[in-house]
Amino acid sequence: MPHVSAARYGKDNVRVYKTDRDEKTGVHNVTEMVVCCLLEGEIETSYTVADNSVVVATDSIKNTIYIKAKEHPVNPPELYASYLGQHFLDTYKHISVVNIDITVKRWTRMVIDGKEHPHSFYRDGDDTRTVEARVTREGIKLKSGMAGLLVLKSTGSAFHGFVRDEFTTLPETWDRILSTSVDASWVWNTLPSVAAAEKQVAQFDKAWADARRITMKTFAEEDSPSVQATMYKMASQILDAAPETAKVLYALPNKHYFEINLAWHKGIKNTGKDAEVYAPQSDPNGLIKVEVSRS
Ligand SMILES: O=c1[nH]c(=O)c2[nH]c(=O)[nH]c2[nH]1
Repeated sequence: MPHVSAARYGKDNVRVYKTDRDEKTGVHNVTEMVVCCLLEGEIETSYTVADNSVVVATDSIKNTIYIKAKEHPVNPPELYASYLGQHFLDTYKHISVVNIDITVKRWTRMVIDGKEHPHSFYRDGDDTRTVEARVTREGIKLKSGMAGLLVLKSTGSAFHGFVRDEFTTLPETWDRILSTSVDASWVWNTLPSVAAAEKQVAQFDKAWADARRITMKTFAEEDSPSVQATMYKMASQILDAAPETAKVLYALPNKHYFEINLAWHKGIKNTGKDAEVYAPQSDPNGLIKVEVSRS
């Protein structure tokens, strides 16, 4: 007989928005996120013998996402994920794992005539803040991150000394364009409880701000010898900045900008040190990943 060796189910792409109002000052804070919540546990019979008595409907899971967003703070997302996961464990004995993915979109406060506006915001970038939570009765495993931060530097990047064999056509370069879309994440030491997550609220926000700052500062200021070396530097600094984390992961596509030889037109010089007009490539791209752990 075949058996169910792994299963999880729930609601994906649940879009949630929340306004937090400070009644005294009239200042609003807004949060928009997309939530995925998948349950694991003693649910095999729902697959093998159509036993729906073990199924919390995905529609109810969606409703729970809304209700928990009303009852609790949704910031930081690590804490909201902990509340949401714990709810299912507290409510259903047969549920043993709650997997929650959260993607938070940017709504940045407008500055009008030099003053922060109390309730108006704009989308200043497509990068997101992310959380992956695995909530169990043994503890809460959290991976926080940032995704889709598109960056480019027009110099200060080189790539030479790599393997040359019969398949190599790429010339060595001491000055190239470097562009990537940053996906970075950091894995927290397992938390024993929601109360422990509540205590760590400031660290969650600080780690995200530090990771974004470290990523941009290193990208901008370093003379990059390769994507590999640059991402290792970034990851090491995040480990230093966030002592409660165990490892940091980066995944960086290398978005290529090709030089164009325009010599066919009146001998125009547009390569090497004369390169100004380039052809951005959408594909293929390099893809370079690393996981850096604390020694
Ligand atoms: O920084 C880089 N790392 C590579 O591994 C690589 N490979 C390549 O073709 N270009 C680059 N650039």
